[in-house]
This record gives sequence, C-alpha cells and structure tokens, in this order.
Amino acid sequence: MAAALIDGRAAAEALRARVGIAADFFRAASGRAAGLATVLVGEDPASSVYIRSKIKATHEANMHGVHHPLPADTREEQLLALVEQLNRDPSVDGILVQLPLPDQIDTARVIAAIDPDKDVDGFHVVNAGRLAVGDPDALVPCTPLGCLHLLKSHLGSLSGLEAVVIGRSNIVGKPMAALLLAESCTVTIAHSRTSDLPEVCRRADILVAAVGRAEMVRGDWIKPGACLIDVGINRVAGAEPGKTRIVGDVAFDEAREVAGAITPVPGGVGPMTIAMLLRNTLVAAHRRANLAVPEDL
Ligand SMILES: Nc1nc(=O)c2c([nH]1)NC[C@@H]1CN(c3ccc(C(=O)N[C@@H](CCC(=O)O)C(=O)O)cc3)C=[N+]21
Repeated sequence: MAAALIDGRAAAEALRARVGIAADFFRAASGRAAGLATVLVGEDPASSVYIRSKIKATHEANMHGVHHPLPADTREEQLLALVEQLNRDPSVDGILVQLPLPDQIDTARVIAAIDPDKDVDGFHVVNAGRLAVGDPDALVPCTPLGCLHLLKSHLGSLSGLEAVVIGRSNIVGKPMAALLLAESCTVTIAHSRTSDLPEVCRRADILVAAVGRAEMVRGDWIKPGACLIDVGINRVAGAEPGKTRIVGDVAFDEAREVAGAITPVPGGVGPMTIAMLLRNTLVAAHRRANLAVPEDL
C-alpha cells in the first residue's frame, strides 16, 4: 500500500490561521501588532522569493512586517548596526537575517548580535543552549519545529520510537535531534561519514532527511511503515530542456511504496517553516509584553 501523504501546506495553513487569531488577541491585549523585521543582503533570486513569501504571510497573520533590503556589498559593521537598531526598537519582536550572507560578512558574528529573545530563527547560541537543556524559553529553529509538528500530528506520541536524522547542521539536524530526544525518541544523527548509512536508516521508525542531496535516500533504506520527513529542497533539471523542478532528499516514488507516511517536496516541510516563523514571532511578542503565550501555538 502506498504511504500516506503528510500535507504540509494544509498543516501550515491551519497553523497560520491559529496564529492570525492569536495575533489579533495580542494586538487587543498589548495595544500594538506583533512585529517581524526581515533583513536581506543582496539580491539572490531564491532568497528574494522566500523573503517575499515570509512578509506576505506576516501581513496575512495580522502582524506587522518591515523588510530591510541591503545592497550585496554591505559591510559587516553596517549590518551589525542595523541589528543593534532592531534590537532596541520596541515595535520589533522578531528579527530574521536571511542566510546565506555574502562572503565579506561573518555570519556567526551577526547571529550573535541578535537579541536572543528576538531571535525567531532560533540560531543564537543562547537559544541552541536553551533547547539543549530543555529550557521552555528557547526559540526553536523553524524548520525542525515544523517537522516535529508534522510528526506529532501524524503519529501522536513519539515516545520510544527509533528516530534517525540524516544531517548535522546547526539549523536543522542538531535542533531536530534535540526535539526528538525531548519527545523521548531514541535518536541517531547520521551524516556524510556515517558507515553503512542505508543500514542505519533501515532501523528508523522516524527518518528525517536534511542533507541537501537530491533523492539520496532510496526505497530500500526505509523500514516498512516508517514516517519520512523530507527537508531537502534541491533544484534539478526538469523534463523539458531549460526547465527545472524541485525534489527532496528522498527518492519519493520508491519511498512511497515502503513508508507508512511521507512529506512531499514541495508542499511538505517548506510551508511549515514559514508558519513556524510567524508562530515564533508571536511567541516572542507575548514574552516581551509579559503576556501568557496561548496554549495551542
Ligand atoms: N535566516 C533564515 N531563516 C530561514 O528560515 C531561511 C533562511 N534564512 N534562508 C533560506 C532558507 C530556506 N527557507 C525556506 C522556507 C520556506 C520554503 C517553502 O515554503 N518551500 C515551498 C516552496 C518550494 C519552492 O517551490 O521553491 C515548499 O517546499 O513547498 C522553502 C525554504 C527558509 N530559510
């Protein structure tokens, strides 16, 4: 039997609707809209598309979004000065500096400059540390948070399940592993040096692929009935010359024959990332205003 499709678009829409309602309550309770500031250095076309959809989603969710586009040759000090200004701005609850940044800018320095309580990407070491020790004040990176939401909505309790995360980035793999551990999974982090990766994957009840290599995870790597979360967004040549299409890190057609459930690409994890950015912004806004964070966010 073919795997169930986990519809990230529908889940993201539902979450965004809840965030929109909560954002209205926030506005009534605090007297101001929750605010997200986005920063994009340069004009990478893919980044511009993502940023545009983030800002549109912010407005649709009854929040205030301000975008700060900077030229590609912006110096690190100029970007740090903008971050400082946004840290001080009381109308700004969340700061998102779109990555990757150009080579003349030290990404770690920029992330370190963001007020951890406005760090809605969850990339600051303070938030990574809070997540690692189970501090509920952590702002958690949006992509793994979206993956966890999809997993829990499909499986319910994750307790005792074998989870394998392929990829050890600070943005996805490591925080994903921390979240699964907090849900009482038995967690393995696999990566490019893992020996016999297919065999490691075959023990996974939950397999999260976040490697950035098109269709790397094959059908015979998958335990029958497993729940597959595909974080990959890889642009490959399309059927017609000159056209491209997007595929995940999982060979979808093969995996679908074996897995119990799978997220499609596009329409899986990607839309959840944006919904969780709005959620994190609203969570940050409530904390900054000393208001209780709504239960169902
Ligand atoms: N500071 C920072 N935070 C980020 O969260 C961040 C970033 N920088 N840099 C770039 C990546 C990428 N990213 C995506 C968000 C949504 C989709 C998304 O919605 N994808 C759709 C459409 C895919 C498509 O057609 O291009 C989907 O998967 O269905 C994809 C990718 C956030 N990122």
